[in-house]
Amino acid sequence: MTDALTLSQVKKSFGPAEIIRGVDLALAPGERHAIIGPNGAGKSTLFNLISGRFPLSGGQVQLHGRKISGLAPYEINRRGLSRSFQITNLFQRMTVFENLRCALLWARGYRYSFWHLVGRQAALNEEAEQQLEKLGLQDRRDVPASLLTYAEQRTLEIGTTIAGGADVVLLDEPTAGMSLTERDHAIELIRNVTVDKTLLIVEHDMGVVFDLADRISVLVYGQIIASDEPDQIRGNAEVQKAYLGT
Ligand SMILES: Nc1ncnc2c1ncn2[C@@H]1O[C@H](COP(=O)(O)OP(=O)(O)OP(=O)(O)O)[C@@H](O)[C@H]1O
Repeated sequence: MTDALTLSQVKKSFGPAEIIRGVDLALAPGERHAIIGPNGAGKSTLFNLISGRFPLSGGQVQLHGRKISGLAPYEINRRGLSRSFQITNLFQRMTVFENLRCALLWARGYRYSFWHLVGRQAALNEEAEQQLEKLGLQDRRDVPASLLTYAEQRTLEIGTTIAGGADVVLLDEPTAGMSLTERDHAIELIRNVTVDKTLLIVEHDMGVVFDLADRISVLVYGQIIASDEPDQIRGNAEVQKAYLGT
């Protein structure tokens, strides 16, 4: 079976500093994969390379066996890869419903096609309502994003990331700053909304990582030092030395 996402010898330098130093990674369709590693290891940079935000200095990224490195972020998005950001990336003055609708519009590529859009209004609204329900934010439907609690904002952020129907989803620290209860709720939500999708997640919270991931890769100084199932990672001496023990 073709991998959903394949990184082959991916490299990135900023000036003389080599930040990502030859990363190989393959995610099977439906896999939930977490990347962990100390601060500054290059996790966010890796996400920026996969999603097309930064050009690669070397290597290649493939989505379902087709090369995506070199494409613009929106083109990669249209091919079915969507990412969230560490900081919330919502339209603060728009309501929850409008934010979801906007994410759907963007993903469908209707943004410049007004007449096309008019014909699709009903379907679009229906889809946004469904997303709203999936996220459990029905009660907050008409509330501007700026007035949501922090955890609700992060939930909506996950919603706008998956709304377009991307089948490969990258989440960057989705539970950062949440309380324990909010975090447990977020894990459950992520599990539910990524059924049948391939998930790559960067997360500092080991509880989330070990709870959610089928496989874990450990990134240290721009290199993956181990990639395995959670129990294997937990027992890996090199990983403990480099990261978990600290
Ligand atoms: N645009 C840039 N220009 C120069 N250096 C950068 C740039 N972006 C990131 N870096 C450097 O690359 C290294 C890796 O940063 P990155 O943010 O990817 O790490 P990270 O693993 O996501 O860290 P954290 O866990 O703290 O979020 C850091 O040393 C950072 O200073």
